[in-house]
Amino acid sequence: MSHAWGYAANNGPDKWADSFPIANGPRQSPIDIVPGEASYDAELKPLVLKYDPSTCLEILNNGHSFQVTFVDDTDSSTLKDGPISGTYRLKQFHFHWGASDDKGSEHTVAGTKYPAELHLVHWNTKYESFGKAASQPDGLAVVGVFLKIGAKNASLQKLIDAFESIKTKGRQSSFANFNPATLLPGCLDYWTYDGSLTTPPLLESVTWIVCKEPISISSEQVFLLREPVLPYQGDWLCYHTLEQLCVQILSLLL
Ligand SMILES: Cc1ccc(O)c(S)c1
Ligand SMILES: [Zn+2]
Repeated sequence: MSHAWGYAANNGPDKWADSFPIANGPRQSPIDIVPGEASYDAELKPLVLKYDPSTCLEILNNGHSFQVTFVDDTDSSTLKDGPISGTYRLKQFHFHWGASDDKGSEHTVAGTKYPAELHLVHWNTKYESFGKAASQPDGLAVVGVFLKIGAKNASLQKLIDAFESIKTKGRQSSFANFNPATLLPGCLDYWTYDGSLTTPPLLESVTWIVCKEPISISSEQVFLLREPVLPYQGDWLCYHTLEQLCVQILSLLL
């Protein structure tokens, strides 16, 4: 399989090991989180997240998702404490979602899938860059936040409103003064485990910090995440079949 990974039958997750053998590694993500089997660790601290909106740089269509990237040459936007030691800088955040409300999150909770999942990606400043950190076992810390169908999310709407400027794969446009803290739930209680990126290159360098409390996204907003873009786009939304699109339109009309 070429490195054109995706979510279709010929290049989806069950084929990723062909090009990325680490897919069969010992600490692959995502996992099913079973709260009743999680152990309480009194040594764990509350998360300390400090985000400076002025470090927000641009929004990018990378063909698999949309990603908001941040200036990371200072400790202006950081994650500290929680299960990690030292200082991790915010590099980017992105989302994972599915073709219908009953799936889309990477992690599951006692088998339950959420319609989407936010990943806030931070890198360990004991290494000189994100790229160097991404290949180290303690290199990255990703805060995961589940999205559940509910009230319209005003913060998410700011991202959705920017989609018009990144309709084609590889397109990026400036996206300034966005505060990622507005995407966090009120309660920052979390589960944590050592895992990997959930998409290729599947590097086993992630300390996962998955928030127990979800945030909301409205049905209309999640439809806009899935809205088909022009056929020559990347994977983003192109796994969408005409039938799925019709189902979604009908579900909004009924
Ligand atoms: C750095 C990075 C890239 C892609 C991903 O899905 C995740 S989870 C992390
Ligand atoms: Zn991710």
